[in-house]
Amino acid sequence: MITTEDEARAWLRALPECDDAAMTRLERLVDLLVEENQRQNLVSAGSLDQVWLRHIVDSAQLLPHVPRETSLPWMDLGTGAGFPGLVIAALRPELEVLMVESRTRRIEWLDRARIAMGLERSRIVGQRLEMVETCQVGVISARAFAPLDRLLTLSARFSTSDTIWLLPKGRSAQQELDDLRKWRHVFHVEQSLTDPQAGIIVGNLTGRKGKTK
Ligand SMILES: C[S@@+](CC[C@H](N)C(=O)[O-])C[C@H]1O[C@@H](n2cnc3c(N)ncnc32)[C@H](O)[C@@H]1O
Repeated sequence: MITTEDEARAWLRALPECDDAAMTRLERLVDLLVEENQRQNLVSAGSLDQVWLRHIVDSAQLLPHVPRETSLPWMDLGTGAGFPGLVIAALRPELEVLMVESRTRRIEWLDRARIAMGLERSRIVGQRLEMVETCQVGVISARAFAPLDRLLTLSARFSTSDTIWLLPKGRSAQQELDDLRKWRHVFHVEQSLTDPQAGIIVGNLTGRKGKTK
């Protein structure tokens, strides 16, 4: 378990995707987030004391579940403050990361941050997910977006049989999966590295085992 800011940064530096340029992009994100959080309530003020643990690594821990050769777009639902979408894009800048967000001020923030971080391949999709044109993506992520059954109903149309789903669900992960009627068998819960009580729901709609860490 990663528990301190030093451990969080050390864990990141050990990721194969985290070269000096990626670390610079992430540091830029942290600076911008701290500044913007004084203007709009993006994340709880208390969480900024542990921003590397609570937001950066909490997002980056999804990456080891995705094969590095994946080249189809990564779609992040309800990116809000930038998590996990901007972190994934900072670490995999060659990927097209589509960040879906409906609130105007958050859309503006995400696009400012994306540009400042030099993320040319990524895109902010500034509309409600329900209105987004159907396309096929390689990965679907969503942190604190919607209850699992609603999330799956809203976004299954973007999934192929190979699409990897990565859904950080906090403490409710196992319960939400247990409550799910359809598709329950294709997902499993992975332990979060940043919170001993939290889980990440992982899977694809065929139930094939994906990459494990
Ligand atoms: C609780 S926040 C989580 C933000 C971010 N994923 C995080 O973990 O910090 C949920 C975000 O989803 C956005 N959202 C909610 N419903 C949406 C929808 N139907 N389409 C697009 N965005 C939506 C909200 O505007 C909000 O920014």
